[in-house]
Amino acid sequence: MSSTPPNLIDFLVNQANGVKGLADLNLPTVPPQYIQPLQARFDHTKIVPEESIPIIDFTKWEEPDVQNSIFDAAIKWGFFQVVNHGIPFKVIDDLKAAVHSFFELPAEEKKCLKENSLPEVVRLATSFSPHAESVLEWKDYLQLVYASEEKIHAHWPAICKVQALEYMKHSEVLIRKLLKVLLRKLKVEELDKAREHTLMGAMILSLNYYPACPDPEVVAGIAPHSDISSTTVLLQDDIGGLYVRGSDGDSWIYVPPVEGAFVINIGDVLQIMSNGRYKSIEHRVVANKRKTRISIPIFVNPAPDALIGPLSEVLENGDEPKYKHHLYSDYFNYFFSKAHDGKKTVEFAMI
Ligand SMILES: O=C(O)CCC(=O)C(=O)O
Ligand SMILES: [Fe+2]
Repeated sequence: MSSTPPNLIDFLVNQANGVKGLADLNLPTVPPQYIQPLQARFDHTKIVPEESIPIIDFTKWEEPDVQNSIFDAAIKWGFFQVVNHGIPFKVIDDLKAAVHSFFELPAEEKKCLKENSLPEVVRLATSFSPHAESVLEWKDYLQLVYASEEKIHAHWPAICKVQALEYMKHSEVLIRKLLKVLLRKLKVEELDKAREHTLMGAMILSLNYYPACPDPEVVAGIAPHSDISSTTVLLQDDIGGLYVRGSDGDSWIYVPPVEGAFVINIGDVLQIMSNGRYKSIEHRVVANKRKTRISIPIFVNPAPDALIGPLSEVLENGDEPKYKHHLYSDYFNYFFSKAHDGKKTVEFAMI
């Protein structure tokens, strides 16, 4: 039987095996570096089975009823699912297949990609920020920055480039519509170029891969965190594993996979810009004993040089700002400088 590689970080990171390579060793238990302290493990008794986030039909997205349900969901839950979003099933299925093909590549090829890719366009990683974490997460991911077509063609890996680009082109249309609705409710009528720069100036397509885990109860697929995007558009497969924080701040609500749906969530940026009206809710992923799971979030992020703070339209009626203005790149770098830590990142911007 195989044993844990003696230099685990070298095996995972430098040799680009990732947790996929570790799972392929068929170890009977997880290495100690993955074992979460008791208090951080997922407590299944905290699930509230009768609660669920709303599912919104996006067909008539311009109608007030639909816009109101999006607004209500963004305020109450910070999370909702959308169906009938207009992205063809084939585009979605082709991308999912390409994600599996990418992670099934030999480590040698992934190592080559790591060593030759521009970090501002392509980043292959394992866990979250392994050098900043005391316990590793059971996940590999490939971040593809939605840069210029020239950079995309030169740097995104060939095995998933066409599928990922096609998916992004379709998703961009949906993202603009979602942002328009969310902004309109904050009294911002137009998504002009400046606002696009601030809200969606640097989108990242992340391909997440969670291999089957011999001991899912003791690890985190992703530990509790909130996203640092303006909004996140997530495609999950049919395995399940995503939980969002209940409104009591203690319970967890399961997000069931819904065929053809996207999970949308508000990120810290929109919480800050709306001066706390929209909520960026904590969420986590639980690993699976038997099956490999993939998920594909688009982090709709501001451009690095965008200045983020409460919108003047939101403060018009005399509300006190709860957050100070900051450069998005500072917020981004702060997020990746530490392990996932629930809702703590947003304290960076609090007054
Ligand atoms: O895999 C999922 O369902 C969620 C992924 C997630 O929360 C993230 O990548 O930030
Ligand atoms: Fe997330």
